[in-house]
Amino acid sequence: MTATILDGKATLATIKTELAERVRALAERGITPGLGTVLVGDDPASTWYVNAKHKDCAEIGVASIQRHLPASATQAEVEAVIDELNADPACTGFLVQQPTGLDDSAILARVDPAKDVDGLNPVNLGNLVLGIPAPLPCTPMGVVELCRRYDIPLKGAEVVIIGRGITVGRPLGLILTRRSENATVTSCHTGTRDLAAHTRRADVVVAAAGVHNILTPDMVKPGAAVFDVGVSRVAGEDGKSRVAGDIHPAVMEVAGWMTPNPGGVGPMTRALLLRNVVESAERAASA
Ligand SMILES: Nc1nc(=O)c2c([nH]1)NC[C@@H]1CN(c3ccc(C(=O)N[C@@H](CCC(=O)O)C(=O)O)cc3)C=[N+]21
Repeated sequence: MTATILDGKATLATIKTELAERVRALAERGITPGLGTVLVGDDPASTWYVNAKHKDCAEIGVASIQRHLPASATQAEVEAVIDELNADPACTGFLVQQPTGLDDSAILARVDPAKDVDGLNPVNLGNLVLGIPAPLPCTPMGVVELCRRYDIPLKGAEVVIIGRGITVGRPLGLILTRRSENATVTSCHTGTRDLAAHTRRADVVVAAAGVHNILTPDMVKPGAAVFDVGVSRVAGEDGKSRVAGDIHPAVMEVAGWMTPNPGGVGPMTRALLLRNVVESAERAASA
């Protein structure tokens, strides 16, 4: 057997077409959604991600507001930019690209929860715990969206999440245990005694540990759906570094569904960011 590819790139394109329609409807009411990004420093990967997000926005009619601060920027300087974007009516949603090298928790907390298109502000994470509708984190929702579009059953499914980080593992567990998803979730992490014993029982495995090839074929139940959220960099054959994931390529032979990496969860993160941007503008319009 070889797994069905969960094509994040193609799904991003489909979601863009759907969102462009909603942006047109907002334009008829005189509203243009605007995504703000704050980039601190010149890390090449962060620069690429931020540019990709603005390119996505341009394609669907969302305006861009870009703030670039030097690597030497202080916490107070970043917070001043956040205050400015919180107050700017043209900016309907924004994010501060992580990591900044500064106090990222304080940065997330300073963003107006209504403009928090990352869904990582403490108020919005609290709303997720409480079951109150609010913007949801983009990468976890990207995984859920792929399950919906490829008919991967979640109700009653055994889901193993490897990693408990704030941006993926922790919120994904909260999302999948909602009544609307109704999955049974096991959270695995560095304290897990026998990772393979858990993953072998799973219908769905989400690898979000940031450990290259942490999931190997012997750890996967035949037919399971596997999601590779890892973004490590390894040396390629040409000596240049390339993106490499948490899932060993040979898992393809065992799994029922698998995300390529790149081309899987990464583009879905951008798709769900766009959806959060459009939805924050829709909410602001009806407030
Ligand atoms: N405030 C904040 N919000 C974020 O959403 C955020 C962040 N900080 N910091 C860094 C991570 C990482 N992230 C990615 C987005 C898109 C791809 C993506 O589109 N990747 C492509 C290309 C990968 C490549 O070739 O470099 C792919 O997987 O096909 C990957 C990773 C968003 N992040």
